[in-house]
Amino acid sequence: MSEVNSFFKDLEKQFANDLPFVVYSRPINSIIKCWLQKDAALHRTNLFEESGFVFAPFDLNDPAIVFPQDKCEHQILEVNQLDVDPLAITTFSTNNTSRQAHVNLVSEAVEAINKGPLKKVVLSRVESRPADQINPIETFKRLFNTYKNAMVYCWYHPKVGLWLGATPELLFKVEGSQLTAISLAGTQPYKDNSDPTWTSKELQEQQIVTDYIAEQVSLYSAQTKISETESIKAGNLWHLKTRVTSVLHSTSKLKLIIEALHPTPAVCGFPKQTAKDFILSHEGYEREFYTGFLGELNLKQRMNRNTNRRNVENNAYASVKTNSNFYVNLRCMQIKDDKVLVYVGGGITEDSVPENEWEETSNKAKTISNVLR
Ligand SMILES: C=C(O[C@@H]1C=C(C(=O)O)C=C[C@H]1O)C(=O)O
Repeated sequence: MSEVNSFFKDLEKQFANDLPFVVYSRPINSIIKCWLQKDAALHRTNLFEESGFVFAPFDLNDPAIVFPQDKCEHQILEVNQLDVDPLAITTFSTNNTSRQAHVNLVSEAVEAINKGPLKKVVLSRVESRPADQINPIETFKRLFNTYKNAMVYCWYHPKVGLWLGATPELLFKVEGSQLTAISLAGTQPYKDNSDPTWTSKELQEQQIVTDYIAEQVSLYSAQTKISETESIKAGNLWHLKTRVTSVLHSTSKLKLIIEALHPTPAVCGFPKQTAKDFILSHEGYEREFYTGFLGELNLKQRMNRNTNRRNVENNAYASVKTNSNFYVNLRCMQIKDDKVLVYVGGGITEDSVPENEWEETSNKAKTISNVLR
């Protein structure tokens, strides 16, 4: 059996046995990894100190789930493109009730922003579609083939649920003492090869995110650098992106950095607690893991200081680097009972036009639902 076939056979077997797994590929990367947990136990993390793969909700008052490294079998596959079955053509109709509800929700938010102190709030909704005949592992393969600069994944735990996504947004990564965070906001549809022109509303919305990240990061690190802002393409959309890099103080705990950065104004708003309260009291549904984060937690990387093999005693000085990388769970869906739930949102500021915000969420829904057709 080919390497590709046996990788996916093991994954299918894990799913058929109703055991937890995650399969994923990080952006601009031809490596697919999977973690197969050996039993169905549910491991929660609160301190983010274990090594494993973490899947955390939007609201960290709810538990984050971890697949501990020592309780999993790992596999790695290097491949550029995967064979998939052709898609059946189906069309999804727009639901006018949800359109009106979203428009009303955005109008309420604009009103609240005008009164202050709320400056930005990210409002979302969930689209529900019939899920018959969806094979999640085949859907993962399509995501992998389609979204090369996203973190694509399929995550399953029998006691939690089944989630898939293709997120363009790194929350942050830590490589030894190096911290990198990304500010991603502003959305425009991608139109035949032309570059986007950003309005002051979009630039301001993204600046709020960058300022917040830089300020939070500087509490735990030094030498913070902020890159130029660039336009990046994510599926059928453009976003504004800025990179914030920094050197962590040796005493900075990962949990504190997580609490400082998550949820960022890119998916929650600003000021953070006011925006979060508005979301929890107005959105009218549970985000669960949408706009939470997922990724590799405290993986140890052995660094040999001297690569000269003859110099054996130098290997005693080999150091171990601890790496984590977390992606914001966006452009994602949950398969629940006989339904696919697609989660989409957008940032609201004082200049937001409710109808346009509906369009933006509809465009975002296409990114993920394209692979279901
Ligand atoms: C909230 C979402 O996306 C976020 C909101 C954006 C915006 O408001 O323009 C852009 C990228 C993401 O940070 C989503 O895709 O559901």
